[in-house]
Amino acid sequence: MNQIKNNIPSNALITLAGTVGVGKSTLTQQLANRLQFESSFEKVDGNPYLEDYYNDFKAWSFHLQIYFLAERFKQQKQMSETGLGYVQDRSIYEDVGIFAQMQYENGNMSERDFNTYHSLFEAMVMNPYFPKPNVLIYIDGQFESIMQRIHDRGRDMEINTPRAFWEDLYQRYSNWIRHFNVCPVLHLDIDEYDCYDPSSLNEIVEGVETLIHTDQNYLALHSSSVK
Ligand SMILES: Nc1ncnc2c1ncn2[C@@H]1O[C@H](COP(=O)(O)OP(=O)(O)O)[C@@H](O)[C@H]1O
Ligand SMILES: Nc1ncnc2c1ncn2[C@H]1C[C@H](O)[C@@H](COP(=O)(O)O)O1
Repeated sequence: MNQIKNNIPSNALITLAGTVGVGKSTLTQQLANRLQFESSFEKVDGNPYLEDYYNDFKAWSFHLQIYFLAERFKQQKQMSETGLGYVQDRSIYEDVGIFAQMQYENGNMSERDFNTYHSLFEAMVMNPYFPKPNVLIYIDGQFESIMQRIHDRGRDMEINTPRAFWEDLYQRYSNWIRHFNVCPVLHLDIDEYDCYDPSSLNEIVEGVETLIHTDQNYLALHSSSVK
C-alpha cells in the first residue's frame, strides 16, 4: 500500500492541461510545493523546432510533433521509474488531440505525415503499459484573459502569431475536453481561483482527492465552469 499524503497517494500523477498561457506551469509549481511532489515541466528554451515552427507551420509541424512526442515519452518514463508523486505541466494527449490535429486540418501537415505521427503515438501511448494520470486538471478561462497572459509573458514567437491561431486553439481545447475520457478531470476556471492563495490550493487538493477516492469522473470546482 502506498503512503498517503493529503489523502493523495504518494506516487500519484496529476497532470495539468489547458491552452497556451492559461497558467499550467504556474499552477504546476504551486501544487507541487503544496503536495511536496516533484514537478515536471515542458521545456520551451532549448526546443530546437519551436521558433521555426511559429515562423512556418507547414515546414515544421511534423518535426515539432515528433520532437514533443519523444520528449514527453522520455519524461513519462523517467517519472514512472522514480516511483514518486508528480505534478506534470501539460499532457501528452494534447499533442495529438489538439496541436497535431489542428495543423493537419489546417493543411500544415500532410495526411501521410499525420498518419505516420498518429500511428507512432498510438503505439507508444495508447497501450496498457503507458501510465495514465490519476487526475487531469483542466485549466479554463476567458479567451481575452488568456491572450493578456500570453502578452504579459512576452514570448515573441507567440505574440507575433495571429490571433486567429489562438482562437482556433481555444475552440479546439473546449471541444477536446468534452470528449476526454482517459482519466478523471478536475475543471478549474482562472477567474475563480488564485494559485498563490492557500485556500484556493486547498480546494484544488480536495477536488483531486475526491476524484481519486470516488468513482466520479468529472468535477468542476466552480459553477461557472460546468461543462
Ligand atoms: N494565477 C495567476 N494569476 C495571475 N497571473 C498568472 C497566474 N497564473 C499564471 N499567470 C501568468 O500568466 C502567464 C502564463 O502562465 P504560465 O503558467 O506560463 O502558462 P502556461 O504554462 O499554461 O503556458 C505568465 O506570465 C504567468 O505569470
Ligand atoms: N504538441 C505541440 N505542438 C505545437 N506546439 C506545442 C505543442 N506543445 C506545446 N506547444 C507549444 C505551445 C507554446 O508555444 C509552447 C509551450 O506551451 P505552454 O502552454 O506555454 O506550456 O509550446
